[in-house]
This record gives sequence, C-alpha cells and structure tokens, in this order.
Amino acid sequence: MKVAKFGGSSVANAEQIQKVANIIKADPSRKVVVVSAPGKRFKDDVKITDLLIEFAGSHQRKQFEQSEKTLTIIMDRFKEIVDNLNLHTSIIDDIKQTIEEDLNKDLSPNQLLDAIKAIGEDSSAKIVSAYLQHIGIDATYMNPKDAGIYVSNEPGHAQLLPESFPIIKKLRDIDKVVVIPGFFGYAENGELVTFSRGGSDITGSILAAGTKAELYENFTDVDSVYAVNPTIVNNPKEINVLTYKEMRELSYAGFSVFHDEALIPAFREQIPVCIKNTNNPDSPGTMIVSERDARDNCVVGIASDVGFCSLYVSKFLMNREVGFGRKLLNIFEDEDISFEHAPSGIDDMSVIFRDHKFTPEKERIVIDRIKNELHVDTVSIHRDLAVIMVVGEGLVNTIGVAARATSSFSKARVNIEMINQGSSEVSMMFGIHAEDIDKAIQSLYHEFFEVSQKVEEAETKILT
Ligand SMILES: Nc1ncnc2c1ncn2[C@@H]1O[C@H](COP(=O)(O)OP(=O)(O)O)[C@@H](O)[C@H]1O
Ligand SMILES: N[C@@H](CC(=O)OP(=O)(O)O)C(=O)O
Repeated sequence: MKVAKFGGSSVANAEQIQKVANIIKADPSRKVVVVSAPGKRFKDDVKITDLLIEFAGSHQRKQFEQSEKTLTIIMDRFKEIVDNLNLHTSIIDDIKQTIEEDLNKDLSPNQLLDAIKAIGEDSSAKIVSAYLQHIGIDATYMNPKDAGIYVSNEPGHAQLLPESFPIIKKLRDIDKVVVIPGFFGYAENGELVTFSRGGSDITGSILAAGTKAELYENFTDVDSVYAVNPTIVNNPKEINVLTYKEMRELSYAGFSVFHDEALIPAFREQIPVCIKNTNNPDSPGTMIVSERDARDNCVVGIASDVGFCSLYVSKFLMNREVGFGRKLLNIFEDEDISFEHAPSGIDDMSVIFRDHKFTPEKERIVIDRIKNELHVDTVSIHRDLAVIMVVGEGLVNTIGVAARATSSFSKARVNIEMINQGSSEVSMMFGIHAEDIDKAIQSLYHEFFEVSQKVEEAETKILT
C-alpha cells in the first residue's frame, strides 16, 4: 500500500480536489491519504492556515471586528469549495461549530492557537473524504488521534511516542481509503499539538513509516524537485533521484517542496518517497531513496535560505583555552538560541544561527556576556546573512568542486562571508549577504548544470 499526501496547493479549491480524487481513484493501493489545509490558489492568495492564525491572534487581542472579518473570509472559502463539489452544507455548519467550541474551551493562548490552526487540515480531510464518498469511492475521515499520531512536544521537532506504532500499523487492515488531516497530532496528556509550518509532510511520513508503506507519495504543484529553486532560475533541471541525506540538506536550506523533518520517519524505516505533481500526475516525479549512483552528477542541487545571523569572536590564543567553545555555546543555550554552524580558526570562531529569535534585547545580553565572561578581543554581529548549500553525494570524491563554486561567486561579484566544509560529506556551505542570493545561485547553477552539460554534450559528440 501507498501513503499519499496532498499539499495545500492540491486542495486549494474544488477543481484541485477533483484532481486529487482522480489520482486516488487511479491507483487502489493509495490507501492512506493525508491532506493539508487549502493553500494558495494564485500567487498573492492567502493560505487558510495563515487566515486561521490571523483569526486566533485578533480574537486573543480582543479585536473582534477584525477576527469576524477574517472568519468570514475563511468560511467563504470553505463554502465555495463545498458548494462547487456539490457536498452537503452541514460540513460548513460543523466547521463553524468546531471553531465556536474551541473559543469557548478553557484553553491557554498557545493551546487555542494550536486548536484553531488544526481546523484547516481537519476540515480539509472531512471535505476530501466526503467528496470521495460522493463519487463512489469507499472512503472515511479519521482524526490523527484515532490514527495514532501521538507525539512528544520536543523543542524543535515532533517526536513520535512508542505507543503510536501499533495503532498506525492497523491502518493497513482498513479496507477503505482513510483520509487523515496532516499538520497536527496529540501529546501524551491528550493535548492537540501542531507541527512546524509545512508539517503535513511530517504526518505523511510518520504514517508511511508506521504502516511500512511501499511508497510515500508527496503530491504538490511542481513536476519534481528541481536542482535550484524555480523562482530563482527559469526551468531548472529536474532531479530524478535524491538520497535522504541530500534532500535533508536541501530542504534545510530552502527547498520548501519537502519539509526537512519529514525525512526522519521515512529514512528510519527506509520508505522511498516520491515527490509528484497533482496537476501532472503522469510525470514520474523525484524519488528520494537511501542510495543513488552519484557518478554522473556530483552536485545534485543548490539551495539557499535567508534569515541567518553570524556572531564573530576573536581572541588571541583561543585554541589553547580549554572550554572556550563550550562556554560560548552555553551563552546561546541560556538564551534559548540553537546554533546552525560554528566554523572556527585558531584565534576566531563564528556562530551562525537563525535570526528570528534574536531580538535587540537578546543581542545586547549575548554581547555583554561574551565580553564580560569570555574576555574576547573582538565580538561583532552580522545580520541579513544567507546560507547557500551546494549538495551532492559525489562531493567527497570529486576534485575541484570548491574551486568551481568559489570562482562562480567571484564571476557573479558576490563576496563570500564564510565557508564551511568538512563536517558533512554531502554538502558545502557558503555564507553570503542575503541581497546577493539570486546572482549567486544563477552563477552556481550555470557552472554546475549548464557548463557541465555542455561539456558532456561535446564529449558525446566527439565519441560518436
Ligand atoms: N528546488 C525546488 N524544487 C521544486 N520546488 C521548489 C524548490 N524550492 C522551492 N520550491 C517551491 O516549493 C513549492 C511546493 O511546496 P509547497 O508550497 O509547500 O507545496 P504544497 O502546497 O504542495 O505543500 C513549489 O511551488 C516551489 O515554488
Ligand atoms: N497548512 C500548514 C501545513 C502544511 O503542510 O501546509 P502545505 O502542505 O501547504 O505546505 C501550513 O501552511 O504550514
């Protein structure tokens, strides 16, 4: 059996849901279906999840006029979907009732936000299951609690609890298509918890691993994972096969097409993942597996992400000071900031971290503590940093990749703030100014995918 997850763009309106139904109908082994909340229908549209967050926020701030307005937009979108699919309007009444019940429960602000956010995927699953029944497919909606999505709310990521596995495994025995909302599960104490943004991919992966599915299909709005973000380079090369490790590095650094946490369950149970397009289901998509032949392309993809900050410290004879690195990272730990990379030299060290939690107040505390406790010679902060990852299993065994990458930055007139290579065998990381991302990616893409392709074509011509 297969687990098929359909993202927000695949359930954004009635027409998309009809495509989803056709995909399910076309392959009876698609037994477990996971859906996101309706996403964007066009570029400047707003996802239902964002509307729900806005609704919960304005309600909590007691801006009731605003919250009512947002609720009307949310309900109109669900109503349009239900009407266009010719489904019973009682579904709409149920959504409204669930929202009202949540507002009247004695919930903390965070609990209420989670409960409201989850309504997007929950309603979507009810609608998709009703539509499948409507067109004669034996389908049923199932709440994540009944499906066995029990998670401990670990900081940073959702960890599946051991009691989940036997329950999830039983889904295999159900002789129907089971439609389960993505993006949320339940903690040990019965509390509803949502995952990080884009987290329906995680639900799909958990269910694929728990049912030991033959394949986890992740349906989205692109034909495949491309070698670079298609919004930066036009018509980039499609990737046919990727390893879990490669995808993890790429999604970490901005390939939002698949959530990096979603790789963990699939990787642990060695479930192959296929990224496919709801709008073009016959296209083969991208397979994510444990091994691939890396001889033909050493660099498989180049990802970029913004929102990083770098803290630089230098101190004469740092290398001889036992415990310096630990003390520096301890300050970050005390301030609840996780670090992403920590490249170092003999007398200097940088700590790279995501800047969303680094308020001016935190910046002041961290700098003061570093000066007072570590007695450094220099300390400085650089904001607006972007990270570029050049990724590929073949990197370790290929000579000259770093040279080609640095020369591409130089051709694009992009200054490299930092290079980190060595700890990961599958990636090379570069820190640059965020404003340089597009030209850096375009230049790297040209070097690793356009120039090498031309060389290969020329070599083939000579040989034939
Ligand atoms: N390298 C990449 N390959 C394919 N898509 C990418 C890549 N990097 C970013 N994306 C973006 O990921 C989007 C699909 O992910 P997402 O918006 O989460 O879809 P869904 O609505 O299915 O959850 C694509 O539309 C594309 O803009
Ligand atoms: N709806 C949630 C979860 C999710 O996975 O959505 P999508 O499939 O549209 O990325 C979000 O917007 O974060």
